[in-house]
Amino acid sequence: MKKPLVVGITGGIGSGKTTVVEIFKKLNVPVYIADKKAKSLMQNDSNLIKRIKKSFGDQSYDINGNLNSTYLSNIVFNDSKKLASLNSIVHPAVRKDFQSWLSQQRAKYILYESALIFEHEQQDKFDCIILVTAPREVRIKRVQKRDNCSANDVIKRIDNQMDEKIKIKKADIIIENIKYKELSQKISSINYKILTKLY
Ligand SMILES: CC(C)(COP(=O)(O)OP(=O)(O)OC[C@H]1O[C@@H](n2cnc3c(N)ncnc32)[C@H](O)[C@@H]1O)[C@@H](O)C(=O)NCCC(=O)NCCS
Ligand SMILES: Nc1ncnc2c1ncn2[C@@H]1O[C@H](COP(=O)(O)OP(=O)(O)OP(=O)(O)O)[C@@H](O)[C@H]1O
Repeated sequence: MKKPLVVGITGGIGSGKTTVVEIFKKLNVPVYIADKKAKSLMQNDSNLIKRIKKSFGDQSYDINGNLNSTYLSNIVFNDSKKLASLNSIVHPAVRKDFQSWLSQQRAKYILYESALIFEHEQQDKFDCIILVTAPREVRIKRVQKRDNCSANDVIKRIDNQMDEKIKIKKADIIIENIKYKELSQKISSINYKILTKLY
């Protein structure tokens, strides 16, 4: 059995990665959502929990043992050194979990969704990379509406991500996500291109 092609799908906050992968899922493409998996490991992996508490304090978890994302976000998105430290704790655990998931996949290709593929210089680990794009102002408005947060909260994350213009130069396939109605058609054509390795 041939190994699946490993396709990365990335894009800045609010670009619409999750919206796009939901459509790929309907085409039976297996999807690994790294940001979500990172959260679940931070919630359940006792070794990670210990290291996060040691670096960021016991308040990183509430009295019921739930990850306190608001507390951690306030620390890391205001201090890039602390963000790098959190990334260096969480990221290896996600990589390991992904390799184990990948070894069980039998599809022709799989998608690995993460906001931070280029930021973490992971691009060489993929056969091809899809970038989801949308104008900055649109992304800010979408996330404000989705997460009920301030524009400033979104901007702080954008400031910790690579500029979209640089990512466009590095990616193999671009999905401009403005009109939702156009996504299905774009995605089914990309699905065909990947299956026939025409990207
Ligand atoms: C700080 C945390 C707890 C905040 O949680 P919160 O629920 O508010 O955000 P969530 O994880 O759902 O991420 C939402 C979006 O924020 C942006 N974002 C998240 N982590 C990062 C980061 N390390 N750097 C820049 N942007 C980020 C992304 O666009 C992401 O899609 C969380 O984001 C986190 O633990 N991040 C570090 C772990 C990590 O690097 N994950 C990436 C997968 S390896
Ligand atoms: N084309 C679109 N038209 C209108 N709303 C959209 C469109 N695409 C996505 N959205 C909405 O914008 C918000 C952000 O989209 P989504 O969660 O898919 O982005 P994301 O890139 O995964 O974000 P994050 O980096 O925060 O995880 C969601 O509420 C989603 O429903």
